[in-house]
Amino acid sequence: MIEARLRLQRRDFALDVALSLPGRGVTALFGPSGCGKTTLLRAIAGLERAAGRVALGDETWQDDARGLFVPTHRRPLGYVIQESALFAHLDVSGNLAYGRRRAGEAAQRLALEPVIELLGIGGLMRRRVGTLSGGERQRVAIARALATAPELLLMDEPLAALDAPRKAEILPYLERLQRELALPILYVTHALDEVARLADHLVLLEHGRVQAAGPLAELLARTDLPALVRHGGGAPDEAGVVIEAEVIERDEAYGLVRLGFGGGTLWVGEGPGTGLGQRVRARVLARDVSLTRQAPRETSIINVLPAVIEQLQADRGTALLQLALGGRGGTRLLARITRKSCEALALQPGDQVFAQVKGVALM
Ligand SMILES: Nc1ncnc2c1ncn2[C@@H]1O[C@H](COP(=O)(O)OP(=O)(O)OP(=O)(O)O)[C@@H](O)[C@H]1O
Repeated sequence: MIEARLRLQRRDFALDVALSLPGRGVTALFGPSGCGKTTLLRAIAGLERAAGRVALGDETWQDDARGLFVPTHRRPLGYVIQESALFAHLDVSGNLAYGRRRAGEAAQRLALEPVIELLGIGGLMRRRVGTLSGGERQRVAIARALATAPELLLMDEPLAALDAPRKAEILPYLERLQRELALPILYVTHALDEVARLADHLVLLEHGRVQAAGPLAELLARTDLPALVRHGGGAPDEAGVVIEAEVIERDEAYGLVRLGFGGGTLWVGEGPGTGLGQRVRARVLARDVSLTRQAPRETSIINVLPAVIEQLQADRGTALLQLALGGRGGTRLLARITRKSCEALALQPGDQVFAQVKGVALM
């Protein structure tokens, strides 16, 4: 468990949070520019002097009530930023070794090979850092942070400086960290696709305060969190849920696989990691879900799921509906339809409908 009760006052900004975060998995800190994500991360690291209390498990890093403040270099944490500074005069292996020397005994005992393997940098060890691509540099920066045997990994927009292909190259490594490491990761980003792909938990910040915090799937399924469901004004409509599912059937002839989860199944195109029995994470955007009152006949849409409307939020042009698949308590889905259709069908919470799912992205 990570506990962070922190307050900090700047001229035009106040941070005021009280968080209890899970001691494993990836917790994403998400919110608009200037909401205080970096400030919170730095305050947890002790790089920013906020008032309050910070504890990781039974180790207390800061407790103002007891006059306790462990300086950053004594906290077992790794910190990776957008453009992490590596030592240009050293090769990759020298950079990793430097990080370890700085850290304590635990780091000296840690075998480096698994870290090197995890980030796929074995072939880079003798390279000068100046010759690395942006994506390779970030992998080395993450490896250097892990080489210090941290008990908490803080990542501040680690992909923000990379272009789309570099980002795509490094994301699988971050997924491996999420899956294979026991240590908790706090991950700052303003990219919802990274959140959907990597996070287990989510903290939404707005103006220095926590707007909502909880398990990822639960928060993404809510209709009342503007940071997640806002759209219009040219911003992409990224409202949508993630569903943890298992591959339960394969249709080789058509290149499709069927995902099973509480309350339903979905057919999706096969991809890497879709062998029978494998666990996958699927993202279904609200704009890819349409609704009918009666079971549709002769539709081209392959996924038609019975559902109950649980929540409904309308603005001028559109309505966003939360659905429970297979009845109340089932896996949640969001549907974005026009307000005109919503009124034409007289949709209300409690109604039985059929959700037609056009697109499912495997993350
Ligand atoms: N060193 C500083 N001195 C004064 N104000 C600062 C300082 N650093 C940040 N701020 C202000 O504090 C607020 C929170 O900044 P912070 O960098 O934590 O936000 P953020 O959510 O990480 O934003 P972004 O997504 O743009 O990086 C902002 O209003 C910012 O302008």
